Amino acid sequence: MARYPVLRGLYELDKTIGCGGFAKVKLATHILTGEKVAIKIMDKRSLGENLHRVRVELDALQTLSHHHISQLYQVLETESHFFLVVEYCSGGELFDHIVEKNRLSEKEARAAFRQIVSAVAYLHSLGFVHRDLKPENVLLDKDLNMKLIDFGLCAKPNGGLKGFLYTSCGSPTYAAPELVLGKKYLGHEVDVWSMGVLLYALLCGFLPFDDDKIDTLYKKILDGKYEEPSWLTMESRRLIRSMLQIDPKKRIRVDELLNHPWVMRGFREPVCVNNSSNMKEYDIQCVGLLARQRNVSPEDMWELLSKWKYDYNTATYFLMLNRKRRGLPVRLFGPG
Ligand SMILES: [NH3+]CCCOc1cc(-c2cn[nH]c2)ccc1C(=O)Nc1ccccc1
Repeated sequence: MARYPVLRGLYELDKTIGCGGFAKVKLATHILTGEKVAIKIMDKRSLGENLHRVRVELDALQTLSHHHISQLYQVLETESHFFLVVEYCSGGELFDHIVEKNRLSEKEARAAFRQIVSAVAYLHSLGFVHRDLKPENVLLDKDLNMKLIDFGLCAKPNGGLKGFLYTSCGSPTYAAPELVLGKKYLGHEVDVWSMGVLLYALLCGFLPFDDDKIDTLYKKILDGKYEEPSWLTMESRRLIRSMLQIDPKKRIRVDELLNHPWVMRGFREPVCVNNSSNMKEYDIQCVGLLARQRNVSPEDMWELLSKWKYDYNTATYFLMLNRKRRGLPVRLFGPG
Protein backbone atom coordinates (compact mmCIF):
# COMPACT_ATOMS: atom_id res chain seq x y z
CA MET A 1 0.00 0.00 0.00
CA ALA A 2 1.59 3.30 -1.08
CA ARG A 3 2.64 5.36 1.94
CA TYR A 4 1.03 8.35 0.28
CA PRO A 5 -2.14 7.36 -1.60
CA VAL A 6 -2.28 10.75 -3.37
CA LEU A 7 0.83 9.75 -5.35
CA ARG A 8 -0.54 6.37 -6.41
CA GLY A 9 -0.51 5.88 -10.20
CA LEU A 10 1.36 9.18 -10.66
CA TYR A 11 4.79 8.64 -9.07
CA GLU A 12 6.72 5.65 -7.82
CA LEU A 13 8.63 6.60 -4.65
CA ASP A 14 12.23 5.47 -4.21
CA LYS A 15 14.89 6.24 -1.57
CA THR A 16 15.15 9.31 0.63
CA ILE A 17 17.78 11.71 -0.77
CA GLY A 18 17.49 14.51 1.72
CA CYS A 19 16.16 15.29 5.14
CA GLY A 20 15.73 18.82 6.31
CA GLY A 21 14.04 20.64 9.18
CA PHE A 22 10.43 19.91 8.41
CA ALA A 23 10.77 18.22 5.04
CA LYS A 24 12.19 15.10 3.54
CA VAL A 25 13.08 14.69 -0.11
CA LYS A 26 12.59 11.41 -1.89
CA LEU A 27 13.73 10.24 -5.29
CA ALA A 28 10.73 9.19 -7.43
CA THR A 29 9.77 8.24 -10.96
CA HIS A 30 7.10 10.13 -12.88
CA ILE A 31 5.17 7.13 -14.24
CA LEU A 32 3.82 8.56 -17.52
CA THR A 33 7.27 9.67 -18.78
CA GLY A 34 9.54 7.37 -16.75
CA GLU A 35 11.58 10.46 -15.76
CA LYS A 36 13.22 10.75 -12.34
CA VAL A 37 12.04 13.57 -10.09
CA ALA A 38 12.61 14.67 -6.50
CA ILE A 39 9.59 14.97 -4.23
CA LYS A 40 9.85 17.25 -1.19
CA ILE A 41 7.33 15.97 1.37
CA MET A 42 6.29 18.25 4.21
CA ASP A 43 4.18 17.09 7.13
CA LYS A 44 1.81 19.95 7.97
CA ARG A 45 1.76 18.98 11.63
CA SER A 46 5.51 19.47 12.00
CA LEU A 47 5.45 22.68 9.94
CA GLY A 48 3.84 24.67 12.73
CA GLU A 49 4.35 28.37 12.12
CA ASN A 50 6.52 27.55 9.11
CA LEU A 51 3.37 26.82 7.12
CA HIS A 52 3.52 30.35 5.65
CA ARG A 53 7.04 29.59 4.41
CA VAL A 54 5.67 26.81 2.23
CA ARG A 55 3.27 29.31 0.65
CA VAL A 56 6.22 31.68 0.02
CA GLU A 57 8.25 28.82 -1.47
CA LEU A 58 5.34 27.80 -3.70
CA ASP A 59 4.80 31.38 -4.82
CA ALA A 60 8.49 31.66 -5.68
CA LEU A 61 8.81 28.29 -7.42
CA GLN A 62 5.67 28.82 -9.52
CA THR A 63 7.10 32.12 -10.74
CA LEU A 64 10.66 30.95 -11.36
CA SER A 65 11.84 29.16 -14.47
CA HIS A 66 15.59 29.26 -14.92
CA HIS A 67 18.22 26.84 -16.20
CA HIS A 68 20.09 27.03 -12.88
CA ILE A 69 17.11 26.70 -10.54
CA SER A 70 15.54 23.30 -9.75
CA GLN A 71 12.27 23.42 -11.71
CA LEU A 72 8.95 22.90 -9.93
CA TYR A 73 6.79 20.34 -11.78
CA GLN A 74 3.78 19.68 -9.58
CA VAL A 75 2.24 20.64 -6.25
CA LEU A 76 0.00 18.21 -4.36
CA GLU A 77 -1.68 18.96 -1.05
CA THR A 78 -3.57 16.65 1.29
CA GLU A 79 -4.98 17.33 4.74
CA SER A 80 -1.71 16.27 6.34
CA HIS A 81 1.02 16.88 3.75
CA PHE A 82 2.42 19.11 1.01
CA PHE A 83 4.24 17.43 -1.89
CA LEU A 84 6.53 19.52 -4.12
CA VAL A 85 7.60 17.59 -7.22
CA VAL A 86 10.82 19.20 -8.43
CA GLU A 87 13.72 18.65 -10.82
CA TYR A 88 15.99 15.80 -9.74
CA CYS A 89 19.70 16.74 -9.74
CA SER A 90 21.53 13.45 -10.16
CA GLY A 91 24.94 15.03 -9.58
CA GLY A 92 24.09 15.60 -5.92
CA GLU A 93 25.34 18.47 -3.77
CA LEU A 94 28.06 20.88 -4.88
CA PHE A 95 29.38 20.54 -1.34
CA ASP A 96 30.23 16.87 -1.93
CA HIS A 97 31.99 17.72 -5.19
CA ILE A 98 34.19 20.30 -3.48
CA VAL A 99 35.08 17.81 -0.71
CA GLU A 100 35.80 15.07 -3.27
CA LYS A 101 38.10 17.32 -5.31
CA ASN A 102 39.55 19.01 -2.21
CA ARG A 103 39.01 22.36 -3.94
CA LEU A 104 38.20 23.61 -7.45
CA SER A 105 40.66 25.27 -9.80
CA GLU A 106 40.00 28.95 -10.52
CA LYS A 107 38.63 27.96 -13.94
CA GLU A 108 36.20 25.37 -12.49
CA ALA A 109 35.18 27.73 -9.67
CA ARG A 110 34.52 30.52 -12.19
CA ALA A 111 32.26 28.29 -14.34
CA ALA A 112 30.24 27.23 -11.27
CA PHE A 113 30.15 30.75 -9.80
CA ARG A 114 28.86 32.26 -13.08
CA GLN A 115 25.92 29.86 -13.05
CA ILE A 116 25.10 30.63 -9.41
CA VAL A 117 25.32 34.40 -10.05
CA SER A 118 23.01 33.95 -13.06
CA ALA A 119 20.38 32.20 -10.90
CA VAL A 120 20.64 34.73 -8.03
CA ALA A 121 20.56 37.74 -10.38
CA TYR A 122 17.44 36.26 -12.02
CA LEU A 123 15.87 35.70 -8.59
CA HIS A 124 16.61 39.29 -7.55
CA SER A 125 15.32 40.65 -10.87
CA LEU A 126 11.92 39.17 -9.94
CA GLY A 127 12.07 40.70 -6.45
CA PHE A 128 12.94 37.49 -4.61
CA VAL A 129 15.87 36.88 -2.26
CA HIS A 130 17.05 33.37 -1.37
CA ARG A 131 18.57 33.97 2.11
CA ASP A 132 19.90 30.43 2.47
CA LEU A 133 22.59 30.18 -0.20
CA LYS A 134 25.08 27.47 0.79
CA PRO A 135 26.84 24.56 -0.97
CA GLU A 136 24.17 22.11 0.29
CA ASN A 137 21.57 24.14 -1.60
CA VAL A 138 23.49 24.14 -4.86
CA LEU A 139 23.04 20.83 -6.64
CA LEU A 140 24.38 19.50 -9.92
CA ASP A 141 22.46 17.85 -12.73
CA LYS A 142 23.96 15.03 -14.72
CA ASP A 143 25.75 17.50 -17.01
CA LEU A 144 27.25 19.17 -13.90
CA ASN A 145 25.10 22.28 -14.36
CA MET A 146 24.42 24.13 -11.10
CA LYS A 147 20.86 24.01 -9.79
CA LEU A 148 19.74 26.25 -6.91
CA ILE A 149 17.26 24.62 -4.55
CA ASP A 150 15.31 25.13 -1.35
CA PHE A 151 13.39 28.37 -1.46
CA GLY A 152 11.86 27.64 1.94
CA LEU A 153 13.58 30.71 3.37
CA CYS A 154 13.32 32.89 0.33
CA ALA A 155 11.44 36.13 0.69
CA LYS A 156 9.82 38.70 -1.50
CA PRO A 157 10.27 41.92 0.47
CA ASN A 158 7.12 43.97 -0.06
CA GLY A 159 9.15 47.06 -0.89
CA GLY A 160 10.83 45.02 -3.61
CA LEU A 161 14.59 44.91 -3.27
CA LYS A 162 14.46 48.20 -1.37
CA GLY A 163 12.27 46.53 1.26
CA PHE A 164 13.97 45.63 4.53
CA LEU A 165 13.74 42.20 6.06
CA TYR A 166 13.98 41.38 9.73
CA THR A 167 13.70 37.62 10.09
CA SER A 168 16.95 36.09 11.10
CA CYS A 169 17.20 32.86 9.15
CA GLY A 170 19.50 30.72 7.05
CA SER A 171 22.56 28.85 8.29
CA PRO A 172 24.86 30.78 10.64
CA THR A 173 28.05 29.73 8.79
CA TYR A 174 26.92 31.56 5.68
CA ALA A 175 25.03 34.35 7.44
CA ALA A 176 26.02 37.98 6.82
CA PRO A 177 27.05 40.17 9.80
CA GLU A 178 23.86 42.28 9.65
CA LEU A 179 21.81 39.05 9.88
CA VAL A 180 23.90 37.81 12.79
CA LEU A 181 23.42 41.17 14.56
CA GLY A 182 19.65 40.87 14.07
CA LYS A 183 19.63 44.23 12.32
CA LYS A 184 17.14 45.03 9.59
CA TYR A 185 18.78 44.04 6.35
CA LEU A 186 18.36 44.07 2.59
CA GLY A 187 17.90 40.55 1.25
CA HIS A 188 19.97 40.96 -1.88
CA GLU A 189 22.93 42.13 0.22
CA VAL A 190 22.84 39.01 2.41
CA ASP A 191 22.67 36.85 -0.72
CA VAL A 192 25.89 38.52 -1.97
CA TRP A 193 27.62 37.75 1.34
CA SER A 194 26.52 34.08 1.13
CA MET A 195 27.76 33.88 -2.46
CA GLY A 196 31.10 35.22 -1.19
CA VAL A 197 31.23 32.38 1.35
CA LEU A 198 30.29 29.96 -1.44
CA LEU A 199 33.02 31.27 -3.78
CA TYR A 200 35.56 31.03 -0.95
CA ALA A 201 34.50 27.39 -0.34
CA LEU A 202 34.84 26.60 -4.07
CA LEU A 203 38.36 28.07 -4.28
CA CYS A 204 39.68 26.98 -0.87
CA GLY A 205 37.84 23.76 -0.01
CA PHE A 206 36.98 25.05 3.46
CA LEU A 207 34.89 27.85 4.93
CA PRO A 208 36.06 31.41 5.69
CA PHE A 209 34.23 31.48 9.04
CA ASP A 210 33.81 28.28 10.96
CA ASP A 211 33.67 27.22 14.57
CA ASP A 212 31.88 24.56 16.61
CA LYS A 213 30.77 27.18 19.13
CA ILE A 214 28.08 29.43 17.69
CA ASP A 215 29.14 32.57 19.57
CA THR A 216 32.77 32.16 18.45
CA LEU A 217 31.49 31.69 14.89
CA TYR A 218 29.45 34.88 15.19
CA LYS A 219 32.48 36.78 16.52
CA LYS A 220 34.53 35.62 13.52
CA ILE A 221 31.79 36.73 11.10
CA LEU A 222 31.41 40.13 12.77
CA ASP A 223 35.18 40.52 12.80
CA GLY A 224 35.18 39.68 9.08
CA LYS A 225 38.73 38.30 9.20
CA TYR A 226 39.48 35.06 7.37
CA GLU A 227 42.52 33.23 6.05
CA GLU A 228 43.66 33.87 2.44
CA PRO A 229 45.48 30.66 1.39
CA SER A 230 48.63 31.14 -0.70
CA TRP A 231 47.07 29.58 -3.81
CA LEU A 232 44.47 32.33 -4.12
CA THR A 233 45.35 34.77 -6.92
CA MET A 234 45.24 38.50 -6.17
CA GLU A 235 42.14 38.84 -8.35
CA SER A 236 40.31 36.06 -6.42
CA ARG A 237 41.27 37.70 -3.12
CA ARG A 238 39.97 41.07 -4.31
CA LEU A 239 36.64 39.61 -5.46
CA ILE A 240 36.11 37.64 -2.24
CA ARG A 241 37.01 40.71 -0.15
CA SER A 242 34.45 42.79 -2.07
CA MET A 243 31.75 40.22 -1.29
CA LEU A 244 32.71 39.61 2.35
CA GLN A 245 32.50 43.27 3.28
CA ILE A 246 31.08 43.59 6.82
CA ASP A 247 29.33 46.85 5.92
CA PRO A 248 26.57 45.84 3.47
CA LYS A 249 26.77 49.31 1.90
CA LYS A 250 30.39 48.63 0.91
CA ARG A 251 29.59 45.14 -0.40
CA ILE A 252 29.70 44.58 -4.17
CA ARG A 253 26.25 44.35 -5.78
CA VAL A 254 25.00 41.45 -7.90
CA ASP A 255 24.83 43.63 -11.03
CA GLU A 256 28.54 44.45 -10.56
CA LEU A 257 29.31 40.73 -10.37
CA LEU A 258 27.78 40.06 -13.79
CA ASN A 259 30.75 41.59 -15.64
CA HIS A 260 33.39 41.64 -12.87
CA PRO A 261 36.93 41.17 -14.34
CA TRP A 262 37.42 37.92 -12.41
CA VAL A 263 34.00 36.61 -13.59
CA MET A 264 34.77 37.65 -17.18
CA ARG A 265 38.25 36.09 -17.43
CA GLY A 266 38.17 33.57 -20.30
CA PHE A 267 34.62 34.53 -21.23
CA ARG A 268 33.45 37.01 -23.89
CA GLU A 269 30.00 37.67 -22.42
CA PRO A 270 28.89 38.90 -18.99
CA VAL A 271 26.78 36.49 -16.91
CA CYS A 272 23.37 36.15 -18.56
CA VAL A 273 20.56 37.09 -16.15
CA ASN A 274 17.31 36.16 -17.86
CA ASN A 275 18.55 32.71 -18.73
CA SER A 276 14.93 31.72 -18.30
CA SER A 277 14.23 28.20 -19.41
CA ASN A 278 10.84 29.36 -20.79
CA MET A 279 9.18 26.01 -20.10
CA LYS A 280 5.81 27.66 -20.66
CA GLU A 281 6.10 27.91 -24.41
CA TYR A 282 3.91 25.92 -26.83
CA ASP A 283 5.56 22.79 -28.23
CA ILE A 284 3.38 21.15 -30.92
CA GLN A 285 4.93 17.69 -30.52
CA CYS A 286 4.58 17.51 -26.71
CA VAL A 287 1.07 19.04 -26.72
CA GLY A 288 0.01 16.59 -29.44
CA LEU A 289 1.39 13.56 -27.64
CA LEU A 290 -0.24 14.51 -24.35
CA ALA A 291 -3.53 15.35 -26.09
CA ARG A 292 -3.62 11.88 -27.64
CA GLN A 293 -2.80 10.33 -24.27
CA ARG A 294 -5.65 12.28 -22.66
CA ASN A 295 -7.95 11.63 -25.62
CA VAL A 296 -8.64 15.35 -26.19
CA SER A 297 -7.88 17.74 -29.07
CA PRO A 298 -4.47 19.53 -29.03
CA GLU A 299 -6.35 22.86 -28.74
CA ASP A 300 -8.24 21.68 -25.63
CA MET A 301 -4.99 20.22 -24.25
CA TRP A 302 -3.18 23.54 -24.67
CA GLU A 303 -6.18 25.35 -23.18
CA LEU A 304 -5.74 23.13 -20.09
CA LEU A 305 -1.95 23.27 -19.96
CA SER A 306 -1.61 27.03 -20.36
CA LYS A 307 -3.41 27.58 -17.05
CA TRP A 308 -0.10 26.28 -15.48
CA LYS A 309 -1.87 24.69 -12.52
CA TYR A 310 1.23 22.67 -11.60
CA ASP A 311 -0.88 19.52 -11.69
CA TYR A 312 0.09 16.20 -13.28
CA ASN A 313 -0.41 17.66 -16.79
CA THR A 314 2.06 20.45 -16.02
CA ALA A 315 4.59 17.95 -14.67
CA THR A 316 4.17 15.65 -17.70
CA TYR A 317 4.52 18.53 -20.17
CA PHE A 318 7.63 19.97 -18.45
CA LEU A 319 9.26 16.54 -18.28
CA MET A 320 8.51 15.82 -21.96
CA LEU A 321 9.99 19.22 -22.86
CA ASN A 322 13.08 18.41 -20.74
CA ARG A 323 13.63 15.16 -22.60
CA LYS A 324 13.17 16.83 -26.00
CA ARG A 325 15.70 19.55 -25.09
CA ARG A 326 18.19 16.86 -24.08
CA GLY A 327 17.76 15.35 -27.54
CA LEU A 328 15.96 12.28 -26.19
CA PRO A 329 12.88 10.73 -27.84
CA VAL A 330 9.67 12.11 -26.36
CA ARG A 331 7.34 9.29 -25.36
CA LEU A 332 4.63 8.49 -22.85
CA PHE A 333 3.96 5.16 -21.16
CA GLY A 334 0.52 3.82 -20.47
CA PRO A 335 -2.72 3.46 -22.44
CA GLY A 336 -3.48 5.77 -25.40
N1 LIG B 1 20.60 19.02 0.05
C1 LIG B 1 19.82 18.40 -1.02
C2 LIG B 1 18.97 17.26 -0.51
C3 LIG B 1 17.63 17.25 -1.19
O1 LIG B 1 17.80 16.97 -2.59
C4 LIG B 1 17.07 17.70 -3.49
C5 LIG B 1 16.25 18.75 -3.11
C6 LIG B 1 15.54 19.46 -4.10
C7 LIG B 1 14.71 20.57 -3.71
C8 LIG B 1 14.34 20.88 -2.46
N2 LIG B 1 13.60 21.99 -2.52
N3 LIG B 1 13.51 22.38 -3.81
C9 LIG B 1 14.19 21.53 -4.55
C10 LIG B 1 15.65 19.11 -5.44
C11 LIG B 1 16.46 18.06 -5.81
C12 LIG B 1 17.17 17.35 -4.85
C13 LIG B 1 18.06 16.27 -5.31
O2 LIG B 1 18.00 15.91 -6.49
N4 LIG B 1 18.93 15.78 -4.42
C14 LIG B 1 19.89 14.81 -4.60
C15 LIG B 1 20.11 14.17 -5.82
C16 LIG B 1 21.11 13.19 -5.93
C17 LIG B 1 21.87 12.86 -4.82
C18 LIG B 1 21.64 13.51 -3.60
C19 LIG B 1 20.66 14.49 -3.49
